[in-house]
Parts: sequence; structure tokens; C-alpha cells
Amino acid sequence: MTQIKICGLMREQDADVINEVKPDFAGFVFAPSRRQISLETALRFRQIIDDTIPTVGVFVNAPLDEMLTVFRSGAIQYVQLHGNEPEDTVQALKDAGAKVFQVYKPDEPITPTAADYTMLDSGAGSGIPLDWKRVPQASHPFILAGGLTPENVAEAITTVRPDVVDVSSGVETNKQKDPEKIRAIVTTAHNN
Ligand SMILES: O=C(O)c1ccccc1NCC(=O)[C@H](O)[C@H](O)COP(=O)(O)O
Repeated sequence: MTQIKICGLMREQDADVINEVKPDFAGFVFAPSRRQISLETALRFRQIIDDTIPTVGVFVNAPLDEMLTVFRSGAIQYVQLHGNEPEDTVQALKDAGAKVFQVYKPDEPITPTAADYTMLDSGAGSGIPLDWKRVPQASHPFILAGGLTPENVAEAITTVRPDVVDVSSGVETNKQKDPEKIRAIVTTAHNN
């Protein structure tokens, strides 16, 4: 079984399929993006998403205080650092009790980190696949992201053997989350 994060929830109705199929993580984008949501919306999501599903806040070079405010509000349990955040930031978030995903880009060295998860991503919700055969050895738990879809996720898992896969664009239709695609990818990840 491979765990899965569905990232970039935007509409309250997105929570319905999340509660139905129970991915292992649900992600909210706080960085500037067409998927960006407010803290108020994230708090509403947290109220309606099943308690057993941890929520992850995605930030890009945000001030530490901003991330701590969101974490302490209870909207998220994990912080995903998607910019060039230094190890000091990872440590400060962990000292505050947050769990951390540290994101690396292709061709960037995967350096030792105190983060709870190491994540390799081709972009930032861009839907661009990685060359899975060139994914470097990384410390575990390891998350693979970038251009995953219900159709290609089984091959990605077989090739890379990540602990977690992460998807956003590949479960959207007309730039909105698509319940059928979410059902399909969660089932496939959990069966592989
Ligand atoms: O999704 C965004 O809009 C986004 C914006 C800024 C920074 C990160 C962002 N997404 C991070 C994610 O965790 C996505 O799920 C990941 O990049 C994979 O996206 P995709 O290739 O679209 O599946």
C-alpha cells in the first residue's frame, strides 16, 4: 500500500470525496496560486474533513510567523515547505510541534534534514511529470509528486517505490477537483 496526499482542495464539496475515499493527507495551498485558500476556508475544511486525515499547509518562502499562526489555529498538522526554506525553519516548526514535508526539486541535492518527510516534486502544482528512472535515492519517508494521474500512478509507484504519492492537477477537470479522478487514484495508490 502506498499512501497518498490529495493537494489543493478549494471548494467545500471537495471534502465530500475526501471523507468518502480517505486519502492519507489532504493539502491546502496558502502560497500565491490559483489554488490558494484563506485561513478561514482552511479552518472550515478542518471542521468537515474526517479527523483521521491529517491536513497539510503548502507554503513557499512564507514568514515563519505566518506558518506558525496557521499551524496553531488547528487548520493543519503538517507544514509543506515548497520554496528555499533553510533547515532552521524546519527545526523551528518542529519545535512548535508541527510535522514537516521538505520539498526538493529535480537535480537539487537531497541534503540531510530534520523534516519528517522528504518530497521530490517537478514543480508547484504544475502537472509536469518527473523522469521516474532518474529519481535519486532519498531518505525515507519519501514522497513523490509531479504530474501524477490515475493512469500513471501505478507505474510511478512500481518504478520509484515512494512511501507517499502526491497529486493535484491530475485529479482536476477544468481546474476543479474531480471526484471520479480522486476515487480512482486513491484506490490505485492504496492497492499498490
Ligand atoms: O498546487 C499549487 O498550486 C502549488 C502552488 C505553490 C506551491 C506548491 C503548490 N502545490 C504543491 C503540491 O503539493 C502539489 O500537489 C504538487 O506540486 C504536485 O502537483 P501536480 O504536479 O499538479 O500533481
